[in-house]
Amino acid sequence: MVLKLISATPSPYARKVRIALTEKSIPFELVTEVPWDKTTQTPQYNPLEKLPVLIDTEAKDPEDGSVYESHFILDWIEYKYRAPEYVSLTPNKRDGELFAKKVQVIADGVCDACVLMFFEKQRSSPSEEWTSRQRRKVDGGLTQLAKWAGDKEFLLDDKFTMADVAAGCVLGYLRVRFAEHPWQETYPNLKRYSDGLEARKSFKDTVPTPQDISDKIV
Ligand SMILES: N[C@@H](CCC(=O)N[C@@H](CS(=O)(=O)O)C(=O)NCC(=O)O)C(=O)O
Repeated sequence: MVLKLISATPSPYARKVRIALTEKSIPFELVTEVPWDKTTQTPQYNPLEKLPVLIDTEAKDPEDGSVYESHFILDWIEYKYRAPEYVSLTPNKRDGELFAKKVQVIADGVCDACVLMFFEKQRSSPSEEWTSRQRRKVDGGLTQLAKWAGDKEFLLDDKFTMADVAAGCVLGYLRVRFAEHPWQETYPNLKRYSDGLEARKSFKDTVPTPQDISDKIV
């Protein structure tokens, strides 16, 4: 299978996929774009017009070959590229698999709230009520992640799993997109956990960077 990933430089969701593919040593072509610009190719592969999209370029039907929604992409990768040929990002125990998915719910939900705040700020008169509601979701999610992290290196089984991919990506996103958020002071254990993940090659190779959006979005 020859894989192509449509990604964007700041995307925490796309970073999850880039990290998973790198950790499992799965080769892929990286295509970087701005999904809100009229030049985007994302809608050709995802009817929801969202990246990341992982594409099997050898699939007969482009629809069959397109995988979208980051948590599903990670499941798809784990299903298609199994141990022992490939490093497993799945927890060892069944209930651990469900916990890893719950961590992704929180991590992706915090990312979603951050994205909503980011776009609210672009509006001519941003809603303070809406922004503070999203900010509550970010803080609630971070409190939960800090509880789960404790003083551990990894969230599960003393092994790096997709739970760490998701949690690491939302924390890395906050560092770039919401540098003013005091989560590293509020939760020193979460900072230690995040620093540990950022030291991995897969994280070093995928540090998020801002993108220039040329088209008006809101
Ligand atoms: N739940 C989706 C969210 C993906 C998402 O929101 N992607 C953004 C880009 S980024 O925020 O990740 O940088 C997008 O393509 N937005 C385009 C759109 O919403 O039309 C996932 O996990 O893949």
